[in-house]
Amino acid sequence: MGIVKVSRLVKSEDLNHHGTLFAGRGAEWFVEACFICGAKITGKPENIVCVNIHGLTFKTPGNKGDIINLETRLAKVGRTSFMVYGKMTRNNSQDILSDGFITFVFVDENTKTIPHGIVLDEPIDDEDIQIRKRAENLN
Ligand SMILES: CCCCCCCCCCCCCCCC(=O)SCCNC(=O)CCNC(=O)[C@H](O)C(C)(C)COP(=O)(O)OP(=O)(O)OC[C@H]1O[C@@H](n2cnc3c(N)ncnc32)[C@H](O)[C@@H]1OP(=O)(O)O
Repeated sequence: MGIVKVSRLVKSEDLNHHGTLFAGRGAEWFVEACFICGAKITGKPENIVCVNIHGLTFKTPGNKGDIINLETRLAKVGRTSFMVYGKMTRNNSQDILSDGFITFVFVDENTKTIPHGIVLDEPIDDEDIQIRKRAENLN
């Protein structure tokens, strides 16, 4: 499956009272990006619900005019649940502004959990290995 990338531009309406990227907006972009990753993996966006946002951490502020790059990838799979890792960087830098994990659950039209059938491929790089270790240590 690999990495799913989306970008957003920080605009005036995305700022907080400090004039930096509002955490709520960053969290919204984070959830949306991880959801897109899950939707692409399963091909069934209508069956995915979010149950847990794990340790979303803001390490560095974003500023007006920054292009925020969100990179997401599958980190762990269960029977009906799967976990996506997401990280935010800005512009052409690799420094992480924010990162975290989201657990999604696959459900039917009555919100009953159902198996998703997703298989975790071999890690694609060293970062994948580290992310999967972090995912295993979350609850
Ligand atoms: C037509 C196209 C539409 C497109 C659309 C576009 C929309 C573009 C907007 C984009 C934005 C994003 C969209 C996000 C999608 C939402 O916004 S979803 C809305 C927010 N979420 C919810 O409302 C979910 C509410 N929760 C629930 O209904 C129930 O918790 C659930 C999901 C049915 C699960 O019920 P449950 O009794 O906990 O189930 P249970 O069998 O115990 O556990 C199921 C699995 O979940 C795991 N689990 C349960 N709780 C947790 C937890 N707290 N932490 C971790 N794992 C857990 C279990 O370990 C188990 O895993 P497996 O071993 O099966 O892998």
